Amino acid sequence: MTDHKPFDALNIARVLTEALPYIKRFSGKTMVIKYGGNAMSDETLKQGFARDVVLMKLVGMNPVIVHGGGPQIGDLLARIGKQSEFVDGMRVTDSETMDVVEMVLGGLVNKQIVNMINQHGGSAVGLSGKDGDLIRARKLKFSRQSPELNAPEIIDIGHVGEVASIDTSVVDMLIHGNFIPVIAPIGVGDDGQSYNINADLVAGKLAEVMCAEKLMMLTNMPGLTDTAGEVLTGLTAAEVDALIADGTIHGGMLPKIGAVMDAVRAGVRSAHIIDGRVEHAVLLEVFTDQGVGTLIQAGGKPAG
Ligand SMILES: Nc1ncnc2c1ncn2[C@@H]1O[C@H](COP(=O)(O)OP(=O)(O)O)[C@@H](O)[C@H]1O
Ligand SMILES: CC(=O)N[C@@H](CCC(=O)OP(=O)(O)O)C(=O)O
Repeated sequence: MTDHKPFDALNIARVLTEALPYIKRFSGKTMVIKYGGNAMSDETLKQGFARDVVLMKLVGMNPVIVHGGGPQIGDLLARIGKQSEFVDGMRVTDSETMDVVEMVLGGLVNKQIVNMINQHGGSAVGLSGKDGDLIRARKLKFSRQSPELNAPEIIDIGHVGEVASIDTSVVDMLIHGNFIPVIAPIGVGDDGQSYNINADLVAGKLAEVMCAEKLMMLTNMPGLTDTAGEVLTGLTAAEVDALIADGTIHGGMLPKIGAVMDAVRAGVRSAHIIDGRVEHAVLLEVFTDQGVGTLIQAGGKPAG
């Protein structure tokens, strides 16, 4: 017999009652979760994440994981004596770096996540964008404001791609077979070349193409923050543009917020930038009234 104290039992009952409407509402819905490399920092957190994903699947939702691994790529590059270089959150990727990206994302990180989910009772299958022709890429024409010219300039950052198209056949098949797809953000060009795509861009586009109910971006910040560190939420597109223009949003947050805005404009019901350093952040977002982190919806209104 379990010996919960009456207080604990009540608390547990309250938590389950609060979760019930969300389980009903989201059953059968696709939830795209971007698992950022910075959120994979701690073993307990990683195990908690895997458990959350398995629970979502067990109660009838369709979680689809897109993962990053920027810090993990950086570690291996450093071990072979190569320094990481980023421009506006995008890794400058020469041929040697591309090989490392493919090894770390498609090999190490992808299989670690698959293994973690499976250890917790789920059935995960790892894919890169090459499998089943999932992600077609094209070379990113990278434009940034030149401080010298004080005008936009196009610069070459190597084998960095953007999503040209997504064919979800293989992902749909896995979902129907009750598997949890885990996707590494590598695409292939019409020329047969591999492209390194920022995982935020893949997650946003996949959420759009799959008409996802939610796009959740797990990172190492409490959400999108202002210069005082306060979490911002319910922003309009115009407010986001202003935060980019004044530099409040910079670096790795630039591709993230760009992907989120594109996804909600294209019909994803809500997007969330949440703190992967908080234990069970995904569960808190999906199953509680309060949610966590930054919520972005088309029009900027908070969830009703
Ligand atoms: N306004 C902002 N709010 C929160 N984070 C920001 C902001 N502007 C820049 N950042 C940076 O974006 C980073 C998250 O992006 P990134 O490093 O690519 O992480 P991830 O691996 O989760 O994708 C944060 O660590 C933070 O340094
Ligand atoms: C072009 C580009 O920047 N690609 C990323 C892909 C991994 C990624 O997005 O990882 P995080 O989500 O952990 O940042 C990179 O090479 O780091």
